[in-house]
Amino acid sequence: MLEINELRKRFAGGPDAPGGKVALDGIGFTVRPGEMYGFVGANGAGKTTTMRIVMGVLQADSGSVSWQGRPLGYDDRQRFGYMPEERGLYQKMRVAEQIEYFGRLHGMAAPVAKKATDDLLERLGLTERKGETVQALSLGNQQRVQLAVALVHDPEVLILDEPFSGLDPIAVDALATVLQERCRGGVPVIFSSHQLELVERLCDSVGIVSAGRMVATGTVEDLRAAESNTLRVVVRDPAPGWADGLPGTVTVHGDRHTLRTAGGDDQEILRRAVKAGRVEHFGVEQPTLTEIFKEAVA
Ligand SMILES: Nc1ncnc2c1ncn2[C@@H]1O[C@H](COP(=O)(O)OP(=O)(O)OP(=O)(O)O)[C@@H](O)[C@H]1O
Repeated sequence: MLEINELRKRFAGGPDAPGGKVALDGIGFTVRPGEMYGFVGANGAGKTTTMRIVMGVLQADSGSVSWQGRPLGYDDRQRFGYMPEERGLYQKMRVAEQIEYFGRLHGMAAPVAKKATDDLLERLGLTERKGETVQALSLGNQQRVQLAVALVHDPEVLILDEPFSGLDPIAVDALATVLQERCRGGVPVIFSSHQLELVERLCDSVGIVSAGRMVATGTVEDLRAAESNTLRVVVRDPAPGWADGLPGTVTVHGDRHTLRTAGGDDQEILRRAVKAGRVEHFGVEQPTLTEIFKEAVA
């Protein structure tokens, strides 16, 4: 289990923040083997700083990170896979050569690194680009190479800073499948993302960070259970003023009126809707991760 406990970090301030900038103010969460953990938060919330501390790129002012019950050390980190926010590839090196090279740096024997590289090239749709230099690739393909570099040595833990940003939908699916496989093999995976539908679809657990603090963490189901469900009613071409006095808000697209409400008498709302026009939809919906996120960081 990867345990992140009460991390605090203040950066030295500039002229506009002479007292320094508090980036992390007690961040903590745990990720179990085989768990996919989505780390979400607004720009500047502290996700990258947290991941950098986990990977030893930055030092926390206080707090700790442990892996399998022991403080995380250099040797452990060598067995982690990390995709940093600042992408770090050798621009003039060829794609396959580069991935193999990183595998070798992690101690893989040459034939093993080559096999793992070929496999990842195939999985991430890069086989046809294997002989090209990184600088000749589009940004999305460079991103795929960066991911292959993080995955090549069969890491024990994966820490990925916005791995899906800039990928086309085919590459998103390919990466999601690779990550799910690694997860099923017992690897804890943490990734940050602003693509909340993707996080909702892929992750077992989610941590929402705001201004350096965890404002929510748990399974998507737990986070949903803490929020109220919404009744959504869609009425086609209703009589004017049909929803006057009903709780909630009405949005209108063409002749389609949608009422959303978290309260009120559902049977009364249904009666009013049926009387007003043709009811196309009447149902209770759970909040999406985007709604949970907005509520948590408000
Ligand atoms: N080296 C640094 N020096 C000073 N301040 C920093 C430094 N690195 C980060 N910060 C500040 O720490 C806070 C957290 O930044 P961080 O990059 O961790 O956020 P983030 O959640 O990853 O954001 P984003 O979604 O935009 O990538 C921000 O206010 C940022 O400006």
